[in-house]
Amino acid sequence: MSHTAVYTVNVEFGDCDPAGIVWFPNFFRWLDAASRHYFITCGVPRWETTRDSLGIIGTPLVNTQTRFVQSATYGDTLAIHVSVREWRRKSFVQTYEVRRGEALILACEEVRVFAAQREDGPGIRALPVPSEIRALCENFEALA
Ligand SMILES: CC(C)(COP(=O)(O)OP(=O)(O)OC[C@H]1O[C@@H](n2cnc3c(N)ncnc32)[C@H](O)[C@@H]1OP(=O)(O)O)[C@@H](O)C(=O)NCCC(=O)NCCSC(=O)c1ccc(O)cc1
Repeated sequence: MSHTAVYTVNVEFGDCDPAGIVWFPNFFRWLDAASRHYFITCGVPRWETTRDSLGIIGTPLVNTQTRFVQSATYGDTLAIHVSVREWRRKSFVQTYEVRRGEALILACEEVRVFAAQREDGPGIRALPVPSEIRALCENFEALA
């Protein structure tokens, strides 16, 4: 069974647009925080540490698909349920459901990679999914 982590967000007035609904870039900021939270719950160290041990500086996204189902507003408490649906060679598929109680607010599916700094100039390159990180996540999944 796949491990699901839950990241909680309290929506503030400043997260909303003039209509009082959450402005969409804020959802993407929270999804990114939920993505990192997933790895924290699996025991993956901070990216500064993995940079030194594995050369990995983070998990940039290369594709994203989002369904905005219902709006959210200030005062709402949102629970972001995040898991990894599939491990590929250099990429993985991470899925999210943002819920307010039982109500589905947003569903998102992202493809991310484990990135290293390029040696030959600015920018990044994708590394094969590190077996150490995959094992941490899968062992956690096995216990779920
Ligand atoms: C990530 C890249 C360096 C990868 O390029 P390369 O190193 O040449 O690798 P590849 O082209 O082989 O692609 C690597 C994998 O990604 C997959 N990939 C690449 N593009 C796609 C798309 N669009 N869809 C699905 N899969 C993709 C590809 O299939 C490879 O996976 P496997 O099939 O599993 O092997 C390059 O695509 C790139 O620079 N893209 C732009 C990335 C970017 O700017 N993202 C947004 C900003 S960064 C960010 O938001 C962030 C969030 C969190 C963090 O911790 C760090 C950064």
